[in-house]
Amino acid sequence: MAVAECEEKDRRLLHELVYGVLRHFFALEADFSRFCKTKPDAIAHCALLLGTYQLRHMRIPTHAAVSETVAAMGRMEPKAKGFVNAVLRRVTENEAPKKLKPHQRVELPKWIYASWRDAFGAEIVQGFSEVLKQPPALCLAVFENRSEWIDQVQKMGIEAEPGTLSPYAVLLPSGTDVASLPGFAEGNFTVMDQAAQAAVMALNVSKQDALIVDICAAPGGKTALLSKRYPQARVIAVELNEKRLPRLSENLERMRCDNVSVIRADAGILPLLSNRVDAVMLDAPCSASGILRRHPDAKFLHDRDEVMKLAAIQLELLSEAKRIVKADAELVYAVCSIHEQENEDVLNNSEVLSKTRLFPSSSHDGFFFATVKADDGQFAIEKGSVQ
Ligand SMILES: C[S@@+](CC[C@H](N)C(=O)[O-])C[C@H]1O[C@@H](n2cnc3c(N)ncnc32)[C@H](O)[C@@H]1O
Repeated sequence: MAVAECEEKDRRLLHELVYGVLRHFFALEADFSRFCKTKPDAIAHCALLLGTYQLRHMRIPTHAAVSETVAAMGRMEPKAKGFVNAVLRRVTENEAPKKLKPHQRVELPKWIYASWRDAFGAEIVQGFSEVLKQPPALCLAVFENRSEWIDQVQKMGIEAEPGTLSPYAVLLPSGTDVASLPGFAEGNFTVMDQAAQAAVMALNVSKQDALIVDICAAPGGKTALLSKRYPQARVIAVELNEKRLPRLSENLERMRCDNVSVIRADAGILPLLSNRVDAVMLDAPCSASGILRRHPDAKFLHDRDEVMKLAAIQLELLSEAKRIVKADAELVYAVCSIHEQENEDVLNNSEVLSKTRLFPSSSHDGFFFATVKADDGQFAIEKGSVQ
């Protein structure tokens, strides 16, 4: 059955199972592996993760967790039914292992743990790893009258509090139905973590009628915040991926961002003249290692080499961004990753005015952003056409 055809309660269960397994993957694997005499194949491995997750973290009765998992196994791979059944029974008879390896304790692949431990220290990684195991609060950017909006929501019986990293940020309980909140239809807010909002706040534009370019814009959260923060400015949102363009335009229309024009372009060769733009926001594509609270699968999607490849792309986009910005203007380089390779290392050949790395916490994602000076003009080469 396709996920889209599931009933709402089944969809919620599926969501909890998938996200729960990803968040607790290494501890679950260490748990059931104690009872496996042979290495499970891929399907049995998934079944054991799902079964062990239900047994250790959900209020599903033991017999139901085991029998449902085994029954599902019977439909997919009948020959491994007995094996999965036997291993899950051993899990039910034993407590979860007390001793885990350091990378298992923090629920990170070995290479990420080693790299972060060396860069930030084991204590810091241990500290923020706990929040990676929990579903995050919902965070919005509310464009106008934040405190009145919070009062209104609290009167509806929903807990709401202002975020501390941005004057627009509001935190709400995880799972809050966004469509039921005041101002949704009118586009008065957007879902955006406050660490991402802080990156936008780092861009200071003093000129009223500035030309701002938001590079790598879809789905448009940062573009919308720029548009609302600088309503007199002209904002150009640049996005390469054709499939992401309709959603970007729809979002900007819903939020009534009338001062924004969207262009499809490769940020590696922008169709803009050198040294003409008053401010640039570059939210580069990255490994998403800072947003594991929301996307726990991201830790499995990139290895060290792929992170280096992303860093090379980030460097290319940054150099193009520096080309278009005016000499005395501001440029913010931002990524939702906290790998040094995608953070400081990308800035090695740039004049950095300020930089901030936020580690994930219970109230925000991990994020890195830096304000960077433009090229001084002598290296600027006209790459694109006149805008
Ligand atoms: C981190 S997401 C941007 C999130 C967005 N700034 C926001 O706040 O909603 C990165 C975006 O960059 C786009 N992208 C990747 N490579 C690009 C390129 N060479 N030129 C322009 N956009 C690119 C991706 O398609 C993706 O939409």
